[in-house]
Amino acid sequence: MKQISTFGASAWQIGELHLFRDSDPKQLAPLLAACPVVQVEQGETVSDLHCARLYIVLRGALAVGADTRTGMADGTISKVLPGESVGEQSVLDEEANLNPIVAMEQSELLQIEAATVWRLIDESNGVARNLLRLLSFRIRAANAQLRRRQKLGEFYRQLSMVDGLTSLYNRAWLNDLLPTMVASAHDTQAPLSLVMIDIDHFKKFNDSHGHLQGDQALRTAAQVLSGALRPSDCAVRYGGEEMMVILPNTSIGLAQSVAERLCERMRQAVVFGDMRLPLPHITASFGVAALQPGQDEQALIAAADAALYRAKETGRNRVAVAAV
Ligand SMILES: Nc1nc2c(ncn2[C@@H]2O[C@H](COP(=O)(O)OP(=O)(O)OP(=O)(O)O)[C@@H](O)[C@H]2O)c(=O)[nH]1
Repeated sequence: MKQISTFGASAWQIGELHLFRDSDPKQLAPLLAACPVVQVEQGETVSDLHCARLYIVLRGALAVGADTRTGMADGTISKVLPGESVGEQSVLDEEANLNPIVAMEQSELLQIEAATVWRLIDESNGVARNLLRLLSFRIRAANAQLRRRQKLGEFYRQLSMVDGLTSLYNRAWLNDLLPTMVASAHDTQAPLSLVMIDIDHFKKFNDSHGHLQGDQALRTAAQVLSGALRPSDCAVRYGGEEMMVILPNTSIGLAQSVAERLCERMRQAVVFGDMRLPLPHITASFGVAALQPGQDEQALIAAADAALYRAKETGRNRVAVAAV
């Protein structure tokens, strides 16, 4: 970055610079006259880590990255074009500008020290007004960016809660949400039931039809569950070929009939849409439990698991209900 002139000695006009629009050039000229005009080469960094300064692009363009102090640096770059400025905020809060500023091409910049900016503000209402407008615009832009990031964050959070193969909720979701559902059921004394589901002889299915068809069978089983539930019910892939259905506001008797319905639909499910292939069936075993007073989510899962074990032991392809 080298000084090639001063603003007073250069041919640049005050009125062309956005910050000085609608201000009296005669009033500003004496204050700006001694300010250096510097030249930066393409790719050269402009930021000075030690002083708060304002730069106005006279020719060329600057790329300004997000402030690294905030931990928000995310690759977002703003382009500063002729007439526009950068560094106003660092001047106002008297902190060095830590945003990485790089010349996108060979550029000429007007460099204004913080003390001079303050004098310009003191002497010209027009400069103060323009600065306020600019800051308000920057705040709006930063808020919009923040909202976009929040939405993106929420999108990824939800994505991380869904099982990639079956599109059911995953264990992370369960760990997050089940304790809350259990606590809320205790608080409101509303019934809460849980059904553990395990596909029968799934190892044999994989061995006979291959792992990819096994995956397809898991997707089919997941569709059976999600297609048969109320919007308030939740289906989860608990792990491997084990799934779970959570039924809020549902008594054990009702949960048992839901499980019977799911068991029947599982038997009827068409695993492969391609009719040229043999039609393998899947069946599943179901263990049903309802939340008992004082019980936590682990105990509820254990009770449903024990019932599932009994369904397996007594022949599979059936529903067993937890003993109370
Ligand atoms: N294709 C596929 N198979 C899986 C997946 N996750 C787990 N498995 C298989 O599921 C099978 C589970 O086998 P086991 O736990 O022995 O149970 P099972 O053969 O279903 O027997 P029972 O549960 O007693 O009826 C294993 O062979 C796993 O490899 C998956 O994502 N895709």
